[in-house]
Amino acid sequence: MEIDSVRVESSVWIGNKRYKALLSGWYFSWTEIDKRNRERKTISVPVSEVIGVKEGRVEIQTQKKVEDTDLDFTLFYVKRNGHGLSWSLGRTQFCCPSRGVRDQWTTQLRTALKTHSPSRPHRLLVFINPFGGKKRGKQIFHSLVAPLFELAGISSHVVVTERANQARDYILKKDLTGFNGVICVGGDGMFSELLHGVIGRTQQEAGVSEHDPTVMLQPCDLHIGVIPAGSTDCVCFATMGINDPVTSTLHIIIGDSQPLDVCSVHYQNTLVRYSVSMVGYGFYGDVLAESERHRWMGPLRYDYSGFMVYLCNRSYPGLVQYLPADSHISSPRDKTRCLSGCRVCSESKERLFPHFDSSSSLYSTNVSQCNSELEGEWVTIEGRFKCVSLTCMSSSCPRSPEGLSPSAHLADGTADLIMVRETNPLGFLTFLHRHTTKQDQFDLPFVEVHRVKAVRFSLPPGEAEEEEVEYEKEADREIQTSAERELEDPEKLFCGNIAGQSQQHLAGWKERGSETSRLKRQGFACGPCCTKPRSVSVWNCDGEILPHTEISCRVHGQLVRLFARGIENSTMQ
Ligand SMILES: CCCCCCCCCCCCC/C=C/[C@@H](O)[C@H](COP(=O)(O)O)NC(=O)CCCCC
Ligand SMILES: Nc1ncnc2c1ncn2[C@@H]1O[C@H](COP(=O)(O)OP(=O)(O)O)[C@@H](O)[C@H]1O
Ligand SMILES: [Ca+2]
Repeated sequence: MEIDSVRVESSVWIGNKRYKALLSGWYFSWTEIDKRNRERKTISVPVSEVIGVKEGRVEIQTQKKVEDTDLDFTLFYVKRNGHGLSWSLGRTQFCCPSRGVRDQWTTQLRTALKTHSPSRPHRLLVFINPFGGKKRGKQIFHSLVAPLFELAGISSHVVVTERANQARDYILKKDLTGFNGVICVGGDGMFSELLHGVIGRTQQEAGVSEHDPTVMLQPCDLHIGVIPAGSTDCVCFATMGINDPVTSTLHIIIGDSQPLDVCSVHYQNTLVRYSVSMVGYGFYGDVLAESERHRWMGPLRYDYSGFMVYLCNRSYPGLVQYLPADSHISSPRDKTRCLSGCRVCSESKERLFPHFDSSSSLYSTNVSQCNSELEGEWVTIEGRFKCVSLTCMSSSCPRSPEGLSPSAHLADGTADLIMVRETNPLGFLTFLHRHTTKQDQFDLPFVEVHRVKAVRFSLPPGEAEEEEVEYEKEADREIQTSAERELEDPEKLFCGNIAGQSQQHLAGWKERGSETSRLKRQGFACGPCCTKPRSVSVWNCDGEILPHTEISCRVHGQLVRLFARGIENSTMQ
């Protein structure tokens, strides 16, 4: 074996073929050597994508040793499948000429791993929502995720949630010393809990008031990982290009880091929620409100509710004001894609954090800096809308592979505001249908889209206040009875499978049931609602109904970090 400061090289065998193994710089490679000593095919793996190195011949999942000889070691690494966005665990067993060479290889590879991959997590806090999506969260974690964490030497503390907001409260209140990241196994709602926990905790520790709509929030260090097991899985899909638990796990293990813009939603001087994917009024709000009544259908509830709400053919009056982003940098119709290593996003960092001190990794919460992000001419648009949506990223998901705004950026400090004016049912269907194809959904006369830094929404003067009050009284009566129905009929909530569920689980759903019912006060009214015209919709904020109509939204560039790397350009694979 030859070792110098930059290269390690030796002969090895894979099966009965001889190879030259080489560790050089950032790569480990092995090249087949034929009987005439000529070099053949080379396989090369970046050290940063090595998952683990084990002595002996080792199985992939169980780590059970098949045959433990002194000469063998097994390398586990990221393997790209098909178009390259789906990752699986690659495994190759190497046989060395002597035990000494084998030990040298395992030592050298482990050292290289530490040097070239310093930001890998060692300890993770994992929250599993056992009821998200198709209710496979626990199974997904234990069968697909945990064995990979174990292989990579990552220890995890697992909390199976028993109620809504448990994960958020845990992150806000408990001691998180030693954890390098928080992971959710669930959908966008579960991700949102972690998002609120991580942002809230970071602001508490930095002494920043989240309620002040003009404040510059402190960016969060604790990374968030998403193992998709939900209904929409938009956050996962839009940051990885796929919703696959194994791919997500491998991104977490290798410590990938993707900054993400976050939109804060305020009502007057109170923080209502944060959003990363969609803050949507009109159609998307109505779909969510309707879908909450059919949660027992699982992910299909959105398709069913989408159809029902479409038939209602509603539109709503509104006054939209927005602060445009710099159109010289990018635009929602420039036909570009935010891909891994995106130039627009990386160049945004300096603009977003002009006072970043790289020596201390501290961000200044300088007020004038924050105000400069809010400077500019506000634009006002009044009208009747089928929907008004704001999205910080493309919001692509399996239902809409290109997303709500295909050219939006994950981390440029802007969001795209999409306004769909009142139109005929066929026109709106065309708009919706284009979300499922590659056709441009903005190329329609009743649709406008703007890249923005902030948005305010209000009801036109005199339009709705009275009706809203009347409507709320009606809503209260409906909610009271529907909440009672739900709680009396928990079987419906559990999709007809309550056998073996603990009282605690039931209590968890009761809390969610009542919370949802409370929030449904403005939004319950689809389905039977169609008999009553109404002029106010609800806001869907990453799958939660907001309790206010008149809101203001502001984008906080690169506020959180995910264990992801953005969507890799599949043509380059
Ligand atoms: C004729 C075909 C119509 C298809 C329309 C497709 C449009 C899809 C746009 C999807 C945007 C998704 C934005 C993300 C929203 C999620 O945060 C939210 C909660 O997800 P989860 O916690 O996993 O339940 N999901 C939704 O609000 C569902 C919207 C579905 C609208 C049809
Ligand atoms: N044990 C639990 N019981 C009830 N609700 C829960 C529980 N754990 C999490 N939740 C809530 O369930 C909501 C939906 O979860 P999510 O994982 O996003 O699934 P889905 O994608 O199917 O909506 C989240 O908003 C979360 O707050
Ligand atoms: Ca953005």
